Amino acid sequence: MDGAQLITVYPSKISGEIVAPASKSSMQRACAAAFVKKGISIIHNPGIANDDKASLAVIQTLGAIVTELENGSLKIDSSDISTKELVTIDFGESGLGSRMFTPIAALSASKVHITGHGSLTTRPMNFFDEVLPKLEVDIQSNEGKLPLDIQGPLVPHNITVDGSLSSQYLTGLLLSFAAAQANNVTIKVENLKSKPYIDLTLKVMEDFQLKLPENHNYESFTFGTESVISKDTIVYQVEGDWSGGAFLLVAAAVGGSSVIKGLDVQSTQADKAILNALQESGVQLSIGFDQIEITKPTSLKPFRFDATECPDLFPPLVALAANCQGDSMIEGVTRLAHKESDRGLTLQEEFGKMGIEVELKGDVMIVHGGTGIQSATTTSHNDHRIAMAIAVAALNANGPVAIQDPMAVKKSYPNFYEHIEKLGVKVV
Ligand SMILES: O=C(O)C1=C[C@@H](OP(=O)(O)O)[C@@H](O)[C@H](O)C1
Ligand SMILES: C=C(OP(=O)(O)O)C(=O)O
Repeated sequence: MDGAQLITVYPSKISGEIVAPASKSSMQRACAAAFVKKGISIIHNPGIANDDKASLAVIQTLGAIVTELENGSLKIDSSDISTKELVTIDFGESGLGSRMFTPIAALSASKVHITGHGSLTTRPMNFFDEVLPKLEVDIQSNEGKLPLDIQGPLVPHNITVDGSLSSQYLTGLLLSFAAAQANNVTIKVENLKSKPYIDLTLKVMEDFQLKLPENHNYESFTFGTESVISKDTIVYQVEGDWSGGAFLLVAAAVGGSSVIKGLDVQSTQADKAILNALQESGVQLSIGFDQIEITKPTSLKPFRFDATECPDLFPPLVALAANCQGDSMIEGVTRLAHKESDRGLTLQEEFGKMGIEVELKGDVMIVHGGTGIQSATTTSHNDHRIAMAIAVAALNANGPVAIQDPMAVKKSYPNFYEHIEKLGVKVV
């Protein structure tokens, strides 16, 4: 399956048990936090997705030593940010990686060349053109896109930034300010979106004993005057992934029943909100300490859900809504324009091929469910979450659904097809 150009998912029933993959949001933050922490960090349950690999490669290029331990955990030994002249760091297709590590790499006094490929080369980076010079960093971008050439060292100052496009830039600023021991400095943020991702950033910073800012209602973050330097070895467990797990939960909700393990309901991950939509559509959930049992009801009710703060839930929510008896409304469409694809449009196009009408009305998406899912040939648009959403919709189609460019899933969930096969899905 690894290099497949096309796979076909057959209508199937879901049963059995599966462990959710490692969260790339948790894993990539752990790489960044271990890098700026200095000293030794042990990372349990490390992620193996392409975005995780990109972040690991970046911290090694910047000077960290990463060793795989016998039990599969990683040891990260980080000293000071490397002072090699003109380092190139490549983020592959990772939005988070590029936006989080750019201010961190700017802590170095040497020149850093920042690249990526695929969809990442078309995603906006102009935030940095505006913000980095205010922090004493020289930057040249390709008209607000990658590649970037930067030269620091970054110096924390009071600053006001725009949080409306993405929270990922703020995640990078928070980590870099903490690494630079920002002293009596405030980052003001206007119109921050994807707020729970900032909770995850702050949680990881706390877990790695980094200097923590005070969060004033997601409008400003103030670093105090104390200096925080911990020499402890950090042991961090990468969280199970609610974003990938959402596809497993929806697969069970529309296709039978299953037990999903490894998802922590106490997590700060934005996408655990999938549970609310499932509940609203009448899915039976039994939430235990380390597992969620989920059973398809006799009929799924349409739901209304605001995904402004958890935009990655749109694809699994559309797969759910396609199976609901009536029109579901999902708010937050404007958050989707700059992901791996323009997801409002790609969901409309690909679900349209399967006979599901998806209407886009400003910030609202209306999914006309219950009309029957048709056999079709679709494409992922090289977007991992579009591929996974189509695969889940295929479970109740009236025939096989082919997906072109299916291996886009490697970006966040390389074992996705193996996992759904384990739950009983026929994938060829
Ligand atoms: O910080 C993170 O781990 C992420 C933040 C979100 O992006 P935005 O803040 O751009 O919405 C999300 O869509 C992305 O997949 C991962
Ligand atoms: C948008 C995503 O990731 P990123 O922005 O980190 O590339 C995603 O995983 O859906």
